[in-house]
Amino acid sequence: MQDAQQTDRSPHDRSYGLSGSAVYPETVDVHIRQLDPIPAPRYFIEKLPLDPDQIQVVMRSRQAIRDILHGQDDRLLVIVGPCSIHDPQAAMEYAGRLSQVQKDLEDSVLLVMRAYFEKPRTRAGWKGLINDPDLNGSYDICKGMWLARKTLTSIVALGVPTATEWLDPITPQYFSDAVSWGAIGARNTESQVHRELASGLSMPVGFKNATDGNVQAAVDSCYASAFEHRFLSINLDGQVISAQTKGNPDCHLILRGSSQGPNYSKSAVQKALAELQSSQLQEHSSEGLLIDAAHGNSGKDEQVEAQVVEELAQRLASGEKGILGIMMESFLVGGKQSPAPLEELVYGKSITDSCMSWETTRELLYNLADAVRLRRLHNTQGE
Ligand SMILES: O=C[C@H](O)[C@H](O)COP(=O)(O)O
Ligand SMILES: C=C(OP(=O)(O)O)C(=O)O
Repeated sequence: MQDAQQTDRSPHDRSYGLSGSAVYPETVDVHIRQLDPIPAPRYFIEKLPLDPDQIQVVMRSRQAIRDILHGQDDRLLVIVGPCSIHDPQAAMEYAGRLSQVQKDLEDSVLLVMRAYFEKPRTRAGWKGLINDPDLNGSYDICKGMWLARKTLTSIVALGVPTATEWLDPITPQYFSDAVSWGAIGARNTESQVHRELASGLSMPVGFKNATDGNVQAAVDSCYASAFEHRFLSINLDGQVISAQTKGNPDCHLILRGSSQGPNYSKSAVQKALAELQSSQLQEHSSEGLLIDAAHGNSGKDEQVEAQVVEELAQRLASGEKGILGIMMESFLVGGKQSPAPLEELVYGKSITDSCMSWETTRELLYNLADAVRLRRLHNTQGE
């Protein structure tokens, strides 16, 4: 980090590294207060590399997720963990607990830990560990990026695969090598920039329905991201590049409810599956969809969220098809608290959306695993 900070330039340097007298005119930066360079992605990757074992964890879990999405693996994908990570130590404790449960339930669920470092806000609020790691408005993005990569690689070192929301299109260059599953959130599901990004990402990517309940926007995203794109980006050295992607065949839909209410009912799932089927995605399409039990499906209430997961478990147990995975927001302690400097916070409790407690989560994970075993029985009996 020392090295990283030494590369900072004066905030008033308007030459942008241009040679000679080339200086940007006064028509720009009208609303810019300060521009602080941070090291390019390669610096972070070289300082915090993945070792061969960690690479295997990422590669194997990405393939297992693909297999679930394409009907080659009948386990349930469960994306579970805090709404956001604000305290790497608590996140590591959570990851340790998850890895124990994964060992028990390996035959029926694939657990992938939510490791969310960027939060899209409806209006205003703390925007995540990368943006403000000290939780005090000092916005040390360089430190935040370092902590995010360090936390991710440490979680992977425990053998736990990670999931994150891709919010800023530059961020993936800093740590996508350590991520097994990505989401494009409800607020960005119709964004061309995010569809282009997803088309080049190396992991399966889920698109959430929009905050107003529009499912078609996310279906269109799965379609658009399956094709190749060319767009502006940066490379590992931070140079601006014209990127050419191949298209991502593993994009899928996530039903997360909306301002109109929940959309996890059997009929909502059937309707969404029909939309997916008519989207001409047959070639790449997944065998179903994921349901986010939090957000609009629970009204951000962790007790309702637990009931939603229970209901989904019952439906899986009765043989319902099309639900490939479930997302749950959960942390060590249930509920949520207002953001504040770390020493003032309750350890292991969310500072964004309400999360289910570890005890509730653990019980639900075992219930989901039982439900998947029963679903398996239904499927073999139906053959
Ligand atoms: O998942 C987290 C939140 O739902 C999302 O960031 C929006 O939060 P907000 O509506 O509190 O801004
Ligand atoms: C912000 C999130 O979800 P959504 O995009 O559904 O609001 C999230 O999962 O953290």
